[in-house]
Amino acid sequence: MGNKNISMAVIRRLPKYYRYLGELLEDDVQRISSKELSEIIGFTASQIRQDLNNFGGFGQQGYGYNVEALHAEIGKILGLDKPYNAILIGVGNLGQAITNYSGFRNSGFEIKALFDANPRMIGLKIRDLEILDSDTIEEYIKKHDIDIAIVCIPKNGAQELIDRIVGAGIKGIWNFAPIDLEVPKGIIVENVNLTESLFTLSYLMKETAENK
Ligand SMILES: NC(=O)c1ccc[n+]([C@@H]2O[C@H](COP(=O)([O-])OP(=O)(O)OC[C@H]3O[C@@H](n4cnc5c(N)ncnc54)[C@H](O)[C@@H]3O)[C@@H](O)[C@H]2O)c1
Repeated sequence: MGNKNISMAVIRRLPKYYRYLGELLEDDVQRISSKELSEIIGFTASQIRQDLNNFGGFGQQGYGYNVEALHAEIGKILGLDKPYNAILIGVGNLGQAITNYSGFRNSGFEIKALFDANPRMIGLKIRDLEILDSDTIEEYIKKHDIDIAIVCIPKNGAQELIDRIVGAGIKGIWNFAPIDLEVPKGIIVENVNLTESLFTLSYLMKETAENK
């Protein structure tokens, strides 16, 4: 099924549906109404019906949604029906935390190799992965089937690194460096910025206090 017309706002909500439906599956829940789903997820029931209508007839009047089918379909739309190989670059505080988190692997994203520019880090191991010299990164990408680069280096040097790994064939970048990267068409960058999220928290707290 082509999903070209699904809006980015819906796409941004899909991971949440996928996660909650996964939890329902673990609890052996086989079907659920939009009203019940609304109580769990927090979106309105009409928002849920509207969102899920994008993907065909999963909801049936008086039956609700088939949890397993909907979970599988959303997984397929998100591209989670295949595994991804990743490398992680910059094995500092953040890089180590990401490497140590097992949840990504359980979701089908496997970190295959770690790279750092600091000679004192090279050769050390995090979990079962040895830290490799980032000078060898292009060679590694070309030899292995790597889909995603997880970028955990500082802003300085990040664009140069991106140019190198994109040149070597990386198609997706999960970027934690606080910089707007420039990439050629067809290369996907997903930025993660915890500080921006913290600023949103600050705003919402301020608003709540002012409206008391
Ligand atoms: N986006 C977020 O939410 C978020 C959260 C925390 C930190 N950060 C950012 O992530 C970056 C890393 O933070 P940290 O606390 O892990 O820093 P850190 O100093 O502990 O680690 C950075 C690591 O990157 C390596 N490195 C630097 N330049 C490199 C290069 N060109 N190639 C390969 N390796 C290189 C360093 O040797 C070091 O090991 C910083 O830019 C920080 O601002 C972002």
